[in-house]
Amino acid sequence: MPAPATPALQVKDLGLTIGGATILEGVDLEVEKGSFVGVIGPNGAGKTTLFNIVSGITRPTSGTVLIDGRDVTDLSVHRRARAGLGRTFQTSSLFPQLTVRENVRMAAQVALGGSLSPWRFPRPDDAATRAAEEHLVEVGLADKMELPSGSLSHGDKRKLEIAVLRATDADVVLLDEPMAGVGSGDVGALSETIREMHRSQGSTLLMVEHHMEVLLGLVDRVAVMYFGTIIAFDTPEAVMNNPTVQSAYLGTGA
Ligand SMILES: Nc1ncnc2c1ncn2[C@@H]1O[C@H](COP(=O)(O)OP(=O)(O)OP(=O)(O)O)[C@@H](O)[C@H]1O
Repeated sequence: MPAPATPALQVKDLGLTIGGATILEGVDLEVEKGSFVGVIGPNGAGKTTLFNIVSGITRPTSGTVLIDGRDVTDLSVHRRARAGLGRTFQTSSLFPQLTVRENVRMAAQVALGGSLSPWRFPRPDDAATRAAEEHLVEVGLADKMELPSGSLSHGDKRKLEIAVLRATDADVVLLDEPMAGVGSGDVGALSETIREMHRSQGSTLLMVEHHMEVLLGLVDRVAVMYFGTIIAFDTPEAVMNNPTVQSAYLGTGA
């Protein structure tokens, strides 16, 4: 029998205590390579804290984080990025004065083995510029490449963040509320962009998103968090029909 494939991401018995308060406790999660996992739960359940621990912003009190089988629990944010982890934030992490193209070009330049230098004058035919332009076409920002990213609408900034993520070529991508603040007219296009990123890049995605309809339409599996623990991890349908989830999270059922 072939050995089971190494999961793209594993968290084992993760715990976080701050000032005597238990924020996370006994969190276990195994995410298969190439899968798309949604993380849901009421406000304050620990979703962002989990993402902060996986991406290295917050150190857990106990437990381990493995990316592609490698223990990264003690690695910095930067070294985890090198190990193949990418992430978006609830608030924008773009460089507002730089153009839309330049924001993506810098990420592409790093992914192609170069340094992170916004000052290097780009040639229009260099590989990073070409890659940036391709990603901007994919997310629907082809006609806005010359604009400063700070001048974009909220929905366009979120599309730009997806283009930046695509350019980093990360294996495991954490999306923290990509639809937050996005107008209803932009939600469909942005979720298509995310679906396409997953399909074409073969990356493993985890997404926290309060927009339940969007989340359930995109993901293969859903992890439900409640008071710092994971109370269910299953297909969207099974999770929605799970009586524990219904009573704990949705406030209905058993
Ligand atoms: N640095 C901190 N110090 C103290 N408490 C914290 C800290 N970070 C998070 N918390 C608490 O931990 C709990 C989980 O917060 P977290 O932001 O992870 O929840 P969440 O599920 O992402 O919520 P939301 O859906 O509102 O974004 C909350 O009660 C929060 O107040």
